[in-house]
Amino acid sequence: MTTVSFGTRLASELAAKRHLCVGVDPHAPLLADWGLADDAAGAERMGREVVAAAAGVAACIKPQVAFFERFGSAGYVALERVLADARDAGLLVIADVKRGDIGTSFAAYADAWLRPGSPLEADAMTVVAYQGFGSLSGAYDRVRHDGKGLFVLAATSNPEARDVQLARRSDGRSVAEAMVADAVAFDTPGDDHVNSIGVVLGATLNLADFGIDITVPPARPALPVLAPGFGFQGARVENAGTIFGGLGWALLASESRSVLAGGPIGLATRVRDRAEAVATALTV
Ligand SMILES: O=c1ccn([C@@H]2O[C@H](COP(=O)(O)O)[C@@H](O)[C@H]2O)c(=O)[nH]1
Repeated sequence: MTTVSFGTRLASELAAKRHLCVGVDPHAPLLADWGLADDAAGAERMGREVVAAAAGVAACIKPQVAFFERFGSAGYVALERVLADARDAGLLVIADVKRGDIGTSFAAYADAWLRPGSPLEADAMTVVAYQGFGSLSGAYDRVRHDGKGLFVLAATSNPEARDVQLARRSDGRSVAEAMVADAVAFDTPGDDHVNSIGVVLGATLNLADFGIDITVPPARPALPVLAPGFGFQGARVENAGTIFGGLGWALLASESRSVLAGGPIGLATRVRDRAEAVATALTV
């Protein structure tokens, strides 16, 4: 059977104007807001409600694994059930795990999160290349042969990241700029429209500060950009086109707390409103 690349699957979502990525972040105060206990069962319930609200409306969900991991093995079981629901609903899943390490250790992370049939199988995961972009090579087979994707942290939405991500490398480029260039250069067979390796760029940032040029027309295959920072952190999806310019073509605008706050009643409407707002912002 021929495997369809992650980039190709993502391209179908984007072609249908689905650019929203709903974060699944079962914070204790949010669980209380939902009338749920701060335990694995509460996290599972929230996750499964998000899947139901996002299916067919959002491009993907992004479980923040930390909020499940805090419940130990019960949290992982809860997350497995959320992932299974998302698969059944046809939603792409980006596991926000921010993993990074060398060689075989990183390959083991890829095995956990990207291997077909793994209990924690997702479509893509967030990764950290602090040990060099090449340290991610243990996942390349998952990307090239199993239809999986990676999102490499480049310029993150939190202000304290600037010291590291704005630092200049020996070739004069910022660390963030070089992460973007390395992701763009990654080649996956079958990625005609969208690359299978993308980057995380915060919506709260002025990307030009990092040497990231948003004025250029989208390349093909386009670089997927996972963009947290909308909603609670201050950026507005209505401004997504202005913030990301030419990178907007393959943008996944991520919101967690601002969509989850308010509980399950009205969740589907909040998801739909955000999905429409970001689609409109990237069309005009
Ligand atoms: O640069 C980054 C990278 C990841 N995140 C994660 O995204 C969500 C944001 O949640 P909100 O409630 O929408 O603020 C959260 O899981 C972060 O760990 C990020 O914010 N910035």
